[in-house]
Amino acid sequence: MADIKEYQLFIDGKWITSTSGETIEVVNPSTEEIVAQVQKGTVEEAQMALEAAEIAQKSWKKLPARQRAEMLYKLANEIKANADDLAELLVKEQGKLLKVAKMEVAVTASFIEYACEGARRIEGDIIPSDNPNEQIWIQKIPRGVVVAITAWNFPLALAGRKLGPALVAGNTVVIKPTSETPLATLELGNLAKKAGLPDGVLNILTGPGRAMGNALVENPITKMVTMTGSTPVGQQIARNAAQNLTHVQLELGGKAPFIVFEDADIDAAVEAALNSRFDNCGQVCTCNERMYVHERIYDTFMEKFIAKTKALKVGDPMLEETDMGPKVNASELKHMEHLVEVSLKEGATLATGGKRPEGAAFEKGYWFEPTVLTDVTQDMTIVHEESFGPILPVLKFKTFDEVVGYANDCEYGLAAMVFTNDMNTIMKCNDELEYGEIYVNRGHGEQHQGFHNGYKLSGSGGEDGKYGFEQYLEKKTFYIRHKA
Ligand SMILES: NC(=O)C1=CN([C@@H]2O[C@H](COP(=O)(O)OP(=O)(O)OC[C@H]3O[C@@H](n4cnc5c(N)ncnc54)[C@H](OP(=O)(O)O)[C@@H]3O)[C@@H](O)[C@H]2O)C=CC1
Ligand SMILES: O=C(O)[C@@H](O)[C@@H]1OC[C@H](O)[C@H]1O
Repeated sequence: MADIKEYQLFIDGKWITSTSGETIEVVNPSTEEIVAQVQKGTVEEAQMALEAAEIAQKSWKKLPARQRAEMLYKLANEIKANADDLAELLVKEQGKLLKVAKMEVAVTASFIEYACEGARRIEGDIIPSDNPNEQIWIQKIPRGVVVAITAWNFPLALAGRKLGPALVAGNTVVIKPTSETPLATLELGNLAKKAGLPDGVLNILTGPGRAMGNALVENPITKMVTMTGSTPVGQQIARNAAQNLTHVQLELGGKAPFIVFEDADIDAAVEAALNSRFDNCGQVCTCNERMYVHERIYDTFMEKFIAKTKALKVGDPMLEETDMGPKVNASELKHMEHLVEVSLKEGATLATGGKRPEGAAFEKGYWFEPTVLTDVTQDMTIVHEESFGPILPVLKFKTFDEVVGYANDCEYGLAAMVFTNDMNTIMKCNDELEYGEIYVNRGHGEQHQGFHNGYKLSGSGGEDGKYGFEQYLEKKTFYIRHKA
């Protein structure tokens, strides 16, 4: 077995081994081989990291934002300079395609660079008072120590998405990556040192979400928690943060509807529907989780869509020709098998896929075929429960009101995708779809300057863009009176 690297905790600019004496194994989803071990950090080490961040923040916040940004630009450059190694780590720990991993590394750097552009836009207000000889100043100031908790699907990009704005705004950060895919995120410790970030500005801890996560969230040193992950965990974090009224920003689950109206460009819709479902093995929060096709174009659309789904190549994520890798772990794979079983019991028809692929290449690893379910009805489990994997239920619809009703019949409200060329339909979708992010005539995929914002159980606060940056700032108001 190849030598297994043991990673350490990154606290106050130093790599340390946990006093727990225990480690967590990181498994390659394509082979089920152990690729590394990370520290099972303790509650005491969470306290150490928070204290280091608190001390470092006192001087970090006093630096001009431009100087902070200069260091983060260097971090982004270090990420780009190590793109190949980081991408290979992402493939090993998450099973994503190498070409997608390379994009994730580039996106991580660009998240940080986008935040740096905001260094000279931390603007406050000067407001005339109702009182004579008086002004009102509203100043934007950093919150303090930010805890960032990330999911396993884009671990490095999610880290960059959070540490970029947090640090440019003058906060310091303690990141706890998911235990599933912590490796690329841990490498940021070495790159931060190379970029010249002062000790304690960025800290990286690994450890079980519940114990380590709770310790970080409940600590009064923590002034903000930004988390990406599942809705149940996000709700737990919100409850735990409430005891100190800590500011919380949550990016959680989704169940995006993909609506194809009668006048849609069918070929464009087929391509977008395919990519928006099977990208990253369906493990993207904005994925096409359920598709509604107008009855008049259903047969034509589905003939094209199913043919393209069957043509997708599942296999070694390192190979250029591969279209889809494995699910991230065994329990996620079991969840796929469960959802298909329940769907068939409830009356759905399996149009393609539905099981582990056959062949020697798939005996080890968490593989699942791209799956399409038809004869689906709105009341079925698969229409409401997030799959976060390569399973797509498809339904027909007749009218606008019917499909908008179906789309909004959901406890989530993150993303929706709509294909139509009718401006009136587009405007009505904009008005009536209860989703924070709506993609019209294109598949999913946020941009940094937008606003990634989940309604309902998809989150709270939002991320990216100028509104996401604002989350990392507190406001301080001065009433200044002078002699007449
Ligand atoms: N809206 C969005 O932008 C996105 C949403 N997601 C959602 O994330 C989910 C998949 O990611 P997954 O990692 O499984 O999500 P989880 O919610 O299981 O875990 C997310 C993070 O929370 C940590 N955690 C677990 N329990 C606690 C706790 N009590 N307190 C603090 N932290 C805790 C986990 O640590 P550990 O792993 O060590 O337990 C992990 O780092 C899906 O529902 C998907 O929809 C994913 C990406 C983007
Ligand atoms: O978190 C997700 O699943 C998406 O927001 C994804 O994460 C980083 C990429 O830029 C987004 O597509």
